[in-house]
Amino acid sequence: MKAVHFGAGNIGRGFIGPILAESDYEIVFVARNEKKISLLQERGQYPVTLANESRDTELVKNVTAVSIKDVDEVAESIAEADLVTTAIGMSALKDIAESVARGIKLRFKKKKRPEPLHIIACENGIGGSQRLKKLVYPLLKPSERKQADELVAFPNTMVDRIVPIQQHKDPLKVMVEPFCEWVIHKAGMLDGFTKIKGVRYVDSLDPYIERKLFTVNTGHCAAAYFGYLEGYSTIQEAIANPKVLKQVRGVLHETGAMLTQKYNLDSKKHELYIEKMIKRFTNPHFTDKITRVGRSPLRKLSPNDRLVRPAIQAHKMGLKTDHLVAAIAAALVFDFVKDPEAVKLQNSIREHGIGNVIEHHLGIPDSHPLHSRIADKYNECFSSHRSEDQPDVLSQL
Ligand SMILES: NC(=O)C1=CN([C@@H]2O[C@H](COP(=O)(O)OP(=O)(O)OC[C@H]3O[C@@H](n4cnc5c(N)ncnc54)[C@H](O)[C@@H]3O)[C@@H](O)[C@H]2O)C=CC1
Ligand SMILES: O=P(O)(O)OC[C@H]1O[C@](O)(CO)[C@@H](O)[C@@H]1O
Repeated sequence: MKAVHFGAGNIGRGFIGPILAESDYEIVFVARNEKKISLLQERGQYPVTLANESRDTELVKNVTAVSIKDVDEVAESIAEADLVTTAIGMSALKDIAESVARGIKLRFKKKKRPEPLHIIACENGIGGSQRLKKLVYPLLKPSERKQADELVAFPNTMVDRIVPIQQHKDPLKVMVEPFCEWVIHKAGMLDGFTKIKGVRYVDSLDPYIERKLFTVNTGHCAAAYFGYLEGYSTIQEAIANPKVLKQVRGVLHETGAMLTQKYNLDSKKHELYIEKMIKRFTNPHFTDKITRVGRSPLRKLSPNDRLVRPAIQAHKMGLKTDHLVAAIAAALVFDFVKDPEAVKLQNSIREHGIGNVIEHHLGIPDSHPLHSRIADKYNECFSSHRSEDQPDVLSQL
């Protein structure tokens, strides 16, 4: 079987690659980095090392790569594939829609009876594959859309594995945490699909995606933003500070109360899940930069993402949101100059004011009680972030 995977980055090589290889897929990475493309083509394999005591390493074999710029070859690969996956970032899906559409068109043109094709966007966030479908469909003709309705599926998914920024001599090598989880919405698959080993197919994806996004991702980015305010540079250092850890736990108990009520979860089991996720953040076998985990604050502060969505939902259910409000405020202060979204966010706050950004970017109208609470907390965080003596914002909660 053949898979085409967009993005030869950390999740592509470190998570999707090994899982698909385990199910005997040959993988064609569609990539941008010329060096990685030629190395993948030359070697046809690369090493994945687990961040554990013994540094267990496996080789992912039967791989190659094509350049995203080589539009004909990308389309050709998609025309012949059984599966297309992506891990390029939710906001980059619009950039590959044209390539995916070309591949689908060619597939239909080349074969009288094309095989079914699954296209799965393995991005952090809700509804990634369906978002890609919405970008691809307008590029197809009505007759192609009709055929795609029968033969091409875009099942939503949840992927979970922490893969930090890599610093090895070998540009293909990737170190990953041992834990991983991949869940796919079963109803989104075409009849008679072949299962990928290690993937769980579920009838309802919402509880899985929300539990993961509002625990792993909310907790991780909260650690990053609180840690950034305290002047740390890695997640490991930040979490080692009991104040930061207490804040992160506080955030996760708030999202946990919301998730437990919404999905009727067992609260004791969820408590164990929270602690297991926090333990993953502290993995001593790698270091994870705060600026990676906090990257793209505009995306992370958008209405459907890991901070605002659980806060709105918890508030609606009459649950506590103090720690979520503090995490949102800390995210609004994140001003790392090498992060284009952080720069845009800070410019926007400067230009339009914090109230306007909360209303128009976070999607929280100023009539909503969370609006003023976030604004007040932001002002508190902002002045302490700026002041020379750095008063202890976190302990004020
Ligand atoms: N790193 C992690 O721990 C996790 C990341 N994710 C998600 O996986 C996705 C990728 O994240 P990472 O692998 O960490 O990022 P990364 O930056 O390591 O990899 C992204 C790759 O996509 C490529 N890319 C970007 N735009 C592209 C385009 N238009 N066409 C082709 N390639 C393009 C980049 O060159 C890069 O190689 C994101 O959506 C992220 O939220 C999900 C779970 C865990
Ligand atoms: O910033 P992104 O792309 O959402 O990815 C970073 C996130 O991915 C993870 O590494 C795994 O989901 C999280 O721990 C982290 O919050």
